Amino acid sequence: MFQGTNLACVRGDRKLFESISFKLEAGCLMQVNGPNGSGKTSLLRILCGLSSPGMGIISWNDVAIGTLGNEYFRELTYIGHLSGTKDDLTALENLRISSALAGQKISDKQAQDALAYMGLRGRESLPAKVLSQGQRRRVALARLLVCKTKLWILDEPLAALDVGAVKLMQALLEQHLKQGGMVIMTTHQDIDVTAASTIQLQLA
Ligand SMILES: Nc1ncnc2c1ncn2[C@@H]1O[C@H](COP(=O)(O)OP(=O)(O)OP(=O)(O)O)[C@@H](O)[C@H]1O
Repeated sequence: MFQGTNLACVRGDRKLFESISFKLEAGCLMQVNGPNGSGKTSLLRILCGLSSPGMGIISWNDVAIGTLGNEYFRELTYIGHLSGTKDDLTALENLRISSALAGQKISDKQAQDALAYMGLRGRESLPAKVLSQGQRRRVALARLLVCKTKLWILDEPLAALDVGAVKLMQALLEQHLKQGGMVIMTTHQDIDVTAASTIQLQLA
């Protein structure tokens, strides 16, 4: 179980949010909604342990994530709103290296298969800088096909994707949830993903 209790966040002289609490069980999706600047990315980064909440506790299976350290990070895949692809590396290298940095080494074949699923067959050897925005996003998201983590935290995963890629992503999220995974995501789009339960978290 992934749980946030009474979370608050201040950035600069602004209180972004306070009194945020949720409980996420296996198979659950939490959509974080709110206008630009309401603190969605700030919340996701806090949930990943990349920054600290001004107040509150985040726990994984009833243990605070700060206490768990790497044990928590091994359960987590975070894909931020910037795709994070490196311009001079090929799509294949980007996927292999980002996976390795996240602690999972994958073969060329695994990377090729994941990129093909994301509609990038034939683009594997191109440097990321010549790919379109949507294709770069697909490269970043291909990591979800090869990671074995339970908790996915995704910031605007559908941004820049075309209709076909949005459908692929929705199917991938649904499969992960069916297998007992958990997803926390922001999106400004309507999504169609079936989950054991869905929490809508609204930031002001
Ligand atoms: N380190 C910081 N210092 C000062 N202000 C910050 C800092 N980090 C974030 N902010 C501010 O906090 C607010 C919330 O930012 P955040 O990126 O979390 O919003 P968001 O809801 O994800 O927005 P969007 O929908 O535009 O992506 C913004 O006004 C941002 O400028």
